[in-house]
Amino acid sequence: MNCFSTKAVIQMVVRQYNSSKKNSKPLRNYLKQNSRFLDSLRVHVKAGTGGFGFPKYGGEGGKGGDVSFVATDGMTLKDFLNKYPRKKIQAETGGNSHSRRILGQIGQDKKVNVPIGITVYDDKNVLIGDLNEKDSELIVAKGGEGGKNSNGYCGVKGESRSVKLELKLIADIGLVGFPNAGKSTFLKAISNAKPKIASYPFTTIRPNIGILSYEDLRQISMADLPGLIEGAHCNIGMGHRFLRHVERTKLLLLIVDINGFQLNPKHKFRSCLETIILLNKELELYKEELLDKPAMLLINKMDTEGAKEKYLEIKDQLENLDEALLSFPKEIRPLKSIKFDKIIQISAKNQPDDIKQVKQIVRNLLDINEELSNDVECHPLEDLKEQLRERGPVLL
Ligand SMILES: Nc1nc2c(ncn2[C@@H]2O[C@H](COP(=O)(O)OP(=O)(O)OP(=O)(O)O)[C@@H](O)[C@H]2O)c(=O)[nH]1
Repeated sequence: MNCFSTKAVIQMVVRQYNSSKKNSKPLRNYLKQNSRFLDSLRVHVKAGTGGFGFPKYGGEGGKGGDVSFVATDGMTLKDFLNKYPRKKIQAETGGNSHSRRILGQIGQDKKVNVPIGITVYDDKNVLIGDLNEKDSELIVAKGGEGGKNSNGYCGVKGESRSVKLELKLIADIGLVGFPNAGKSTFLKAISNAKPKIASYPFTTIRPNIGILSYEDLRQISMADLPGLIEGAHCNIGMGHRFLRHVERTKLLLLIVDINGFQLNPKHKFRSCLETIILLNKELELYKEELLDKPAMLLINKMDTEGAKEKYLEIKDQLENLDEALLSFPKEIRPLKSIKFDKIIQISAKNQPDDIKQVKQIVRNLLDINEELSNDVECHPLEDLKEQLRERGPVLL
């Protein structure tokens, strides 16, 4: 029986991994740019060890610092990763007791900002706790007791473990559009939701959630996120109050009226293309990262008179939104254009076949993006090294 060196085994497994990747179906490139949204992350947390006691004077070492997560408004998992790229968080060790300081200094706690809506699990997927309220705090690794008589004056080790942060999603899909675009009508047609529908803006004043059910029992949730209007970033209308929900969805579904939109006679009329650009800008002004999310565009009310002609007029610009943006005035132009994985024309009110098609496409998009984000999070060599460490040397 041969015993291979660890290096040789790693090389062999990496070769197998690479060749299995070669045989798998190549992923569509145009989607890659949108696969950067993070909704779960594993990190290592290590609390501080307690300081040594001082037996001669019965002195006690300081307690080690705790590691805790604090739910923070406006924080994303990507911000978290930028701050802790090595995914390792450590609190301070407690100070030792000595002749000039009988009670050792307490180790400083490490408080780490995380997004609101995070659930934390340990390495066996057991729930540690939820952080749903702003400023709520959860200790994820407890600092060790300082050394004293009862523990032989040796500081106790701080907890050290791997934890998983999972961003709780309000829904898989977030439906975003200006008032009257047909969000409620669309949600009602595609899901089991029963939202109010009216031909005046702001029928929806809180998110409605519908469930899309498929024949194979798969279920996908969709939230109608209401009340976004031009100037929301200046707190006009309901401002950005509802956009925070968008952060907690996997796929953005923008919906616009092919005939454009005018909030009231005091506001400017905006064409369909302008509403798309304005939605893009409002999302960007709220949080640029939202533009990295997978997104799809629905051009609604295609059953209305002159809709086909209006669509043909803007088709090319829609397909090259980056360039099209340049011809719009600065005040409505976003810095970066949203990349749509799909643009579909529908009639939410009158065309059940359109709805069926969208239902299938959103499912496919969610699946493809899930596959891509698994790819992005995967560090093959590191993972394989870790697996080898766990299994020990392989005997062949
Ligand atoms: N012709 C036509 N009318 C539609 C279509 N979809 C929606 N409508 C109408 O447009 C109006 C607004 O629809 P809603 O579904 O309430 O729009 P909304 O985007 O939910 O509006 P808010 O609740 O204000 O955000 C209603 O009168 C709908 O009947 C469509 O595909 N074709």
